[in-house]
Amino acid sequence: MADRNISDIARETLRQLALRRLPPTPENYQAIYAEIEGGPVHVPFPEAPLRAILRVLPGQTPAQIRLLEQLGAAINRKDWQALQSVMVGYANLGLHATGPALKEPAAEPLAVLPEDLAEQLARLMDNILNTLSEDDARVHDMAVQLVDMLREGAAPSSTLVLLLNNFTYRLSFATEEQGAIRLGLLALLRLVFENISALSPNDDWLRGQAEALMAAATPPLTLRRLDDVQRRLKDVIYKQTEARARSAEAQEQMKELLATFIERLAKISSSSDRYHGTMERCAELIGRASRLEDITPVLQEVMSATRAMALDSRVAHDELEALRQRTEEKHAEIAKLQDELDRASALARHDPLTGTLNRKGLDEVMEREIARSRRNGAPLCVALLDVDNFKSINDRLGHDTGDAALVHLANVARSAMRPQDMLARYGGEEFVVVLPETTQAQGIEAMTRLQRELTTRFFLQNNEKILITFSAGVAQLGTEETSTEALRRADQGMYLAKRAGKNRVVAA
Ligand SMILES: Nc1nc2c(ncn2[C@@H]2O[C@H](COP(=O)(O)OP(=O)(O)OP(=O)(O)O)[C@@H](O)[C@H]2O)c(=O)[nH]1
Repeated sequence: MADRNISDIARETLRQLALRRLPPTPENYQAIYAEIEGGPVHVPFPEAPLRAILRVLPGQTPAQIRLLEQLGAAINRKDWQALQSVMVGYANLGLHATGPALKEPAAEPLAVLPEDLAEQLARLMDNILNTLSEDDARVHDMAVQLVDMLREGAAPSSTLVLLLNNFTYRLSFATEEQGAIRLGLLALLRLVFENISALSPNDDWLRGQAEALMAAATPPLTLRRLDDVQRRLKDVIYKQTEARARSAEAQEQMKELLATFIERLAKISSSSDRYHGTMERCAELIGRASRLEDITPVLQEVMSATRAMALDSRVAHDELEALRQRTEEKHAEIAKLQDELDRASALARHDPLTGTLNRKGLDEVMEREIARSRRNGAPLCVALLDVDNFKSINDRLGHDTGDAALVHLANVARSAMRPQDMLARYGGEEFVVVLPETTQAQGIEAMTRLQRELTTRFFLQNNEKILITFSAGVAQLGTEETSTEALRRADQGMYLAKRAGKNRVVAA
């Protein structure tokens, strides 16, 4: 380089600046010039980037403020040594801090807790453990871990403070939820017991009620689930009470009509012993009958006997005809009430809002499909999906729109599914899809297809297009796995899908 003249070096310096895309500052020019000339390389002091760092470093506690002032002075002096010691000091601040509540200057933390204090805390935790249900496994595990650490006496107090802090935070949610669950359960039981005596004792019905109650009381309990069952039971109980009362009344009236009928017929003619005999037998049968089916054939017999008697009185004939008509009306009314009763019973398996299966219906389907899949050796998949950000739909557009969004989702899902797939409402905005003869990969594909379908079939509300998305977990049933276990896995998958940013499907 020594044989180059100054203008060559200057030209090459400018070329290198452009090539390396460096800003043409005096420092950069000087450094590259020295490099080309072959003299000592001068690295410019990075004042601007260091000042940018200084601006963003937090300066809240007195110690942080003091160190930031020292950092500013070191940059002014371009003093690398001073910079290094300030940075080390700043990094050490974090090592002693145990949480945002700790104030500077930090008190010297205790290395380990005094033994008696640790034992008292461990006992307190033992008591909490006894009152905690094991539903929230995370809180339970945290408590067990803390008790062990307190009794071992080796853990640093700073670690214990951190763990206690986390535990108390989670515990506050767990206890709040447990209290609410207890209240929900009690309300549910009261509802069943209050109504049980009002209803006529029917075995099928009682069994249905008991099943619903057992389903509701099966862990894992969630408030949403209790709320759902309570709403459904109220509906069924109300409809059944009403229908049964009206049905009993109609049957009673019909019996009275028939008794009058017989009485009149007996009066019309006393000439035939055979006729009397028939009437007496019919009257006795009707008196004993408790069901409509038992009364109808008797009525027919009475009618034909009456016809055979060739009624001679026109008045009596009209009277009997009127009675027959009223009897038929009652018959029709009872059939209608029976129909209502059947529909009320169907509610025990279906969700009234979306018409999908409810938890009880899902349990029955799962039992059937698991047995079938094991018999045929065919794969069986369950997908659990939860609508994303549903609370904000409710909050922004109202609860009725939220309900309509659920109905829309159920309709789209039904139309996108194969005929053998089954859809159930699992909780508030949670649905389960049961996919027979489906592997996990195919299940994921089916859920992804449903997601695509929802992006093309918008939910329209007052001309506003609302995009409904969901997060889902898909589990294929293991050879020995129960329905509850598979659904729990799918639930975990759904939770991971939420954690990963929602609107996605995760294999569980
Ligand atoms: N309209 C309506 N809302 C319901 C029903 N059941 C539950 N919800 C509401 O659904 C909302 C669920 O809210 P979150 O559990 O916070 O869930 P989210 O807002 O969907 O949030 P992510 O699940 O995290 O995406 C709550 O506000 C419930 O009140 C229902 O039958 N109809």
